[in-house]
Amino acid sequence: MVYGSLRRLLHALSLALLPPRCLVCGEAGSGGLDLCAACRDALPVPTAACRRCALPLPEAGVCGPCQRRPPPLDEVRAALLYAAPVDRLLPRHKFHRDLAAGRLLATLMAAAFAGAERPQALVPVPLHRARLRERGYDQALELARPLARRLGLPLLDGRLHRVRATAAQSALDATARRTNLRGAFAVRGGPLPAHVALVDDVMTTGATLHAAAQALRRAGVVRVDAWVCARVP
Ligand SMILES: O=P(O)(O)OC[C@H]1O[C@H](OP(=O)(O)OP(=O)(O)O)[C@H](O)[C@@H]1O
Repeated sequence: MVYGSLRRLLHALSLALLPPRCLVCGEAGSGGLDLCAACRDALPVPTAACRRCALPLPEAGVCGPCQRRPPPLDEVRAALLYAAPVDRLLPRHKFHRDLAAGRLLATLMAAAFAGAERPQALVPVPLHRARLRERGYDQALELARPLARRLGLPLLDGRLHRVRATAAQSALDATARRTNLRGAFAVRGGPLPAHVALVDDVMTTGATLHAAAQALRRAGVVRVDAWVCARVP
């Protein structure tokens, strides 16, 4: 309670000292966000999408490929599509440690997922410890932490591990992405809740999330969803 009041006070102070500024166009921010109303309205928000892979569809449902070959994810939600300006904000957060961009993206994720069926816990997709050392922070965890706090969900950090140092997916084609991630994750520790949602920054082919979901299922998780900041259409 004291901690909550202190956090609110610090937040009010930081707003007074550093008024929000749009990270996209530099105009004054709106609604306490580092985003102006015009840029918020222009965000690439998915309308209808496949329930199992979040690929945009003309109307909500399950896409052909997911019907033919059901993925290991029960439901995938994407807050945004990976298009301008999200394709600049996410790399700023991931590669340049832009904390304001991370905060903004986590806030947009919380708003987008507030109405989703609630999992019992959020599980961030982990980096391998070598990549974590190199980068200095874990971008999925940096999104998942404020998201869990805003939605009042437990965060299971440190239970899912990347046991192989995989090459960056961004440098590979779709087939190589699947091979790259095969067996890359393992779960450590005791029982996990029956229903969790993985959290990652981007979903492109889904190979990363699928490998992580398979590891969670092997560990006894019954339902695995994924909540990503952006889906590459
Ligand atoms: O859906 P997919 O095709 O698997 O691609 C998405 C993954 O690729 C990116 O990470 P990447 O492995 O490039 O980099 P990182 O390990 O440095 O975070 C991204 O952060 C996702 O985790």
